[in-house]
Amino acid sequence: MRYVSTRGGGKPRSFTDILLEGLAPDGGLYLPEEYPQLDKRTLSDFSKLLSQEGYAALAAKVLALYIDDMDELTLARLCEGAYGGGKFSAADIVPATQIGQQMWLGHLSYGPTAAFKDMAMQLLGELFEEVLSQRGQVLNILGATSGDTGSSAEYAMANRRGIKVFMLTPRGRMSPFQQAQMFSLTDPNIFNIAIAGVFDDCQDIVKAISADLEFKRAHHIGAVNSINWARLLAQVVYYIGLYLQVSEKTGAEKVSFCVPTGNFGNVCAGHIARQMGLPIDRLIVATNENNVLEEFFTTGRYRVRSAQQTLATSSPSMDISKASNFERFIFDLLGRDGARCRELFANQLRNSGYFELPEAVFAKISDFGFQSGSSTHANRLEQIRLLDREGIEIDPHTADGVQVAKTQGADLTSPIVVLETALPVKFSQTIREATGHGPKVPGRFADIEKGPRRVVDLENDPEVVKDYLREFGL
Ligand SMILES: Cc1ncc(COP(=O)(O)O)c(C=O)c1O
Ligand SMILES: N[C@@H](CCOP(=O)(O)O)C(=O)O
Repeated sequence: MRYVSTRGGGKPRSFTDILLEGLAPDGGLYLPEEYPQLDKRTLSDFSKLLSQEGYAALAAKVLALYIDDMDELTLARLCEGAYGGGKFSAADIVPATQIGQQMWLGHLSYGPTAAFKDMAMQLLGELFEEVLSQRGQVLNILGATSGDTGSSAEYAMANRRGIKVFMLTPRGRMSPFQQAQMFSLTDPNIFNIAIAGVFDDCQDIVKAISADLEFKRAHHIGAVNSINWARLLAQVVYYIGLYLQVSEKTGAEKVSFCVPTGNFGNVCAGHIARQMGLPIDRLIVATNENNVLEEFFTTGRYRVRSAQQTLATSSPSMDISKASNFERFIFDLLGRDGARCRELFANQLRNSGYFELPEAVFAKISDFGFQSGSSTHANRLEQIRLLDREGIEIDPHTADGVQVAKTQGADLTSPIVVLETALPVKFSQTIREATGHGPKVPGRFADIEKGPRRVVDLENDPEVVKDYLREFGL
């Protein structure tokens, strides 16, 4: 399988060549030349594999559809390293539980940092170490986080050979737990950087530095954000795993997913699974008050917002107004026309801050199964409270998904799986506000907020971050 840029530049490249990079040299994002197709027989084989050999075995098989420059035994070993060994607190890794007549929770947050990001990041840690040691290379990972990607990447990469992590965080915007989870790490290869700005500013710095190809090569800069194709590939696996579980338990041929959305990474993996032929009915994009994507899916107008217009909400990890992976979907929507995609993202969006799709193109969105809604703070509190009364704890991001599944899913006949994207322990203040009591605290997190803090403040300026990388990078 070869990979192409959404902006049409460069030659198709292999998986291990794009693994360490993130953005393509032309500023686009990588996607496979084509999506391998899942027929009924393959799904039935996958179902047997999942029940007999477990999630790691399923992951290795799905990865093998996309990776032809690593052998299947190696992929199996890396997937076992990522999902085996008790790293996840649920034996079946992504269990599905029923929370309503038609509604299910897909539990994605049983990994080391209690957020769905672990599903991909644990695998990335294994893949990076393997490819770096084969090639005798080192990597300075430069990432941006709104709260969960950062800790997940740092837990996955801490103490790995030949890797340093430089993680940009929006100063003061993350929950106290999220800050403590990252800033209390003392591993010498981890560097936390607080930027005066929002997540989009941090992500812009990452993209600006990645666009300086000379600097990127000279300083071995790599990416762990979902601009990195491998993040999405790892996430495709759990759509398949959850589909198999829920269709088997309900007898439904098609299943819908409702996905709390910020950077469009999680739901983009759902889009890819659907393009592979996984029988997904609807993909419901659930946003918070920062509802740029809801606006797009209801009007065809994509209008990014400034840092000042990006609200601080009670689902802080989704306080994002420029969703990186959205470009991947638009590329597919435009029939994979890289030149048009470049025109929209590199010119029109950059120059005017928005683009609007012609009606004929917008009309095609329903072929892709997308619909969208948003939640307010009050909605999220209500959903947390309602489920708490039944003994089910959810975090504010998952609550956004539950709210939107209720409003958008009312007319659907397929079961809806709401993706649980974090555990409530990360957002105790909101849980307390909703229920009057704090969330369950897994033992490993008991004293996390009492630890030391290791973080430096840097200006919101790519040049300042480059200087920091020159000084501390490998
Ligand atoms: C807890 C949580 N929920 C939802 C999201 C949204 O996911 P995505 O950015 O993949 O859309 C994020 C991060 O963005 C997150 O950390
Ligand atoms: N919510 C994320 C934002 C980063 O997005 P990603 O898609 O690159 O992981 C976070 O928690 O940091």
